[in-house]
Amino acid sequence: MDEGPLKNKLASCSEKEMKRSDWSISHRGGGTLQFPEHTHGSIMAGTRMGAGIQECDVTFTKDKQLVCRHSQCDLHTTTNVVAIPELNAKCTVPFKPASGGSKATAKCCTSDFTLDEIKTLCAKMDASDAAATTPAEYLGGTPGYRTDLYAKTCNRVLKLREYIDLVDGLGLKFTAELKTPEVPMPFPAGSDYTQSKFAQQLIDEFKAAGIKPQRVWLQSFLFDDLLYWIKAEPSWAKQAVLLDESADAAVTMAQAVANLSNYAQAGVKIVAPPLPYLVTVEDGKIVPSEYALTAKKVGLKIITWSLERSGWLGDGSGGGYYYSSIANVTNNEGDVYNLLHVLAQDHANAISWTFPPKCISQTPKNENGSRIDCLFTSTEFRNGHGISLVTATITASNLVGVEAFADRPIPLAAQHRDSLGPGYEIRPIQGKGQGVVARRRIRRGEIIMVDIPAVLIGISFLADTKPHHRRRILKQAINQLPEETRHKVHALYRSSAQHEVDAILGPNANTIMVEDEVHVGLFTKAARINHSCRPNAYYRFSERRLTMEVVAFSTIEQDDEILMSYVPLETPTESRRNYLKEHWGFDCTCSLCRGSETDIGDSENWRKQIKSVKETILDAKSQGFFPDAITMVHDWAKLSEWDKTPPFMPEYHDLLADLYLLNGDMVNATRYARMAVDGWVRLGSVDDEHLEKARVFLGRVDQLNERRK
Ligand SMILES: C[S@@+](CC[C@H](N)C(=O)[O-])C[C@H]1O[C@@H](n2cnc3c(N)ncnc32)[C@H](O)[C@@H]1O
Repeated sequence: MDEGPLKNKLASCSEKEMKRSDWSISHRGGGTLQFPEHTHGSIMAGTRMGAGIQECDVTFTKDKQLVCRHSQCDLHTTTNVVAIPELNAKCTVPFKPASGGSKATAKCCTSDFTLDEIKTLCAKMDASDAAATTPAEYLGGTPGYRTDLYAKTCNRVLKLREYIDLVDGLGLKFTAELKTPEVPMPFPAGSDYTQSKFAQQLIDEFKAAGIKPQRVWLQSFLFDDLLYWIKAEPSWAKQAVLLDESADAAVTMAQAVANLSNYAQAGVKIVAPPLPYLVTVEDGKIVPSEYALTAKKVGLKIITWSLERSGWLGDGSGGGYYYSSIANVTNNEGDVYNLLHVLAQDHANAISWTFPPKCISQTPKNENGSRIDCLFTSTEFRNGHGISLVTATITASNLVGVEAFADRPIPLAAQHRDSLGPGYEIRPIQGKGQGVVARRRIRRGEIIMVDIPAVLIGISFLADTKPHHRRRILKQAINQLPEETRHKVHALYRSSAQHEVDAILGPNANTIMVEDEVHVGLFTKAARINHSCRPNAYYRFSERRLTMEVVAFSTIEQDDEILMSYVPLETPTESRRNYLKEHWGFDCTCSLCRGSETDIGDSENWRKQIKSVKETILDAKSQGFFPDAITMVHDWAKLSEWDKTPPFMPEYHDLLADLYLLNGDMVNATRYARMAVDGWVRLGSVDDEHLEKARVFLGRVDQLNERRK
């Protein structure tokens, strides 16, 4: 990849775990560079790589069962069908060897076989050898940048329903393409299996599996299929996708662009052109094309395809079809990221900010080059609560990419919690101003409060901007919020500083990590929680949902004050006292600041031990000392129980499950993986990413158990 800020930024992430995102849609199951497509293996590989949405291309068998195949007639290149003589004989065109200069041929369609017959096939990498003189040779031809390694065991072709159950079990979303039939419809001629029956059958299978339309993106290249769904199944058509490759052959690009407004008027919401339709080159740079700009103008959302399909980009080919509109700036493998970056940047504008972003360019300080910080305000955020972000454009773009701004239905356990009403109230507390008090008994590990930021500010902006400039932008950030939220922010003002914004943010903001940068967030409810050195609560922050959740360390009785520690628990007493005085403006009076020397000494000692055990666990894990790490995890739990700051249970069970698996102890790995899934389900966090990860992990453990039987 060419040297530059993008390469530096990407390199800084190279060792990180993949994060699941709806911005990443698996193609043909996901792991298709290595795994036979549309199989259990490729879906699991796509899931591990972070796909939030999984694809099944849907076609039908001779007995009208729906199966996942990239095209109706690709069985000869994606399975071993030609090597099974009695099935090869049933192909539309049975295998014919290469001879006398003519290539080997075959054409085998799903509609040539019953589902039972298809289920006897083994999927393979999509390839064939045109010079083959035997069926076995014809199965070869996999390009060198892919591998047949995972096609050595038999992966079965998936039924649509099997795909639905698998993806549902993983907690992911679906995209199902109604593959344009390669046989005349109705099939067979004269029957009642028409194109609209096929289009309806696809939806019916999702309905039968109990899947909600919001989790499914239907796709088709046929405008008529979209029109059918819009009329017959409007709730499923809301996010149906019209695939568009018309400018490849049918019409000119100008006509394809002109057609976009017709689609929008007909009720289509999303178009999906291939990558080259969306970008062009201006002054040597990749920029959005006329097609992309027009689609946005007429209100269409865009999904595109397919990032993983090209061969080498650096072999002089300019990247082939998918890079055809940017071929003159495509010459190495890293250009895939340059293309993706342009699409991602464009994405930041996909959300309609309530005010035009106000940007401040920072001077370049390090090898990451210059960054632009902007003030972005959305008054729509979370049902009109609103948010002002003051951060780098790339951070805003990435947050949009992971749908942090999208309103999603809250998980069932959270709905149950909400139905009980808030477990706390805000009231005056002697000597502390306001505080948060339990209205009922709160269980250990329960989420007490869910809060979202009114203002979120990147630390670089705070560090690099001149004070008067910084205050002006932050004042504007607050003023642009909806009235109710603005009032809540102003209510946090205490005349402890000369400037109003400083007096609001200084004693009320929390630090959180967003996109690997420290940010300062103003949470108007959580800002009412007072400090204790022996807290009964702590917070966790979800970047993906931009939400803070305050969790109970221990059982909290009705009328007890809810308290968090403003400093890391292991901070020595002297530093804690000074920090609270200097930064928060109060004298620490809690038992660990004012208690007896022995009490303070004991506690400091424990907390130091807890910190050191936690660090040693990570060290032991990274060096492969798994039994030691397991022993220390149990020690850590005991020590923190004594300190009344027990580990967060689902996370603790995740860690143990992982360590036991690494140590080859399947019984305990399974036990803790189950406990982790149960724990995450019961917690009812608004961010279900951990739950999904725990489910994927349990799925992997179950699969390993199955193989060992
Ligand atoms: C995040 S606010 C907490 C809510 C605040 N009490 C209020 O009235 O909005 C932090 C401020 O609360 C006060 N505070 C928090 N914990 C305290 C404690 N343990 N003792 C005395 N004052 C405290 C300090 O004035 C501190 O700057």
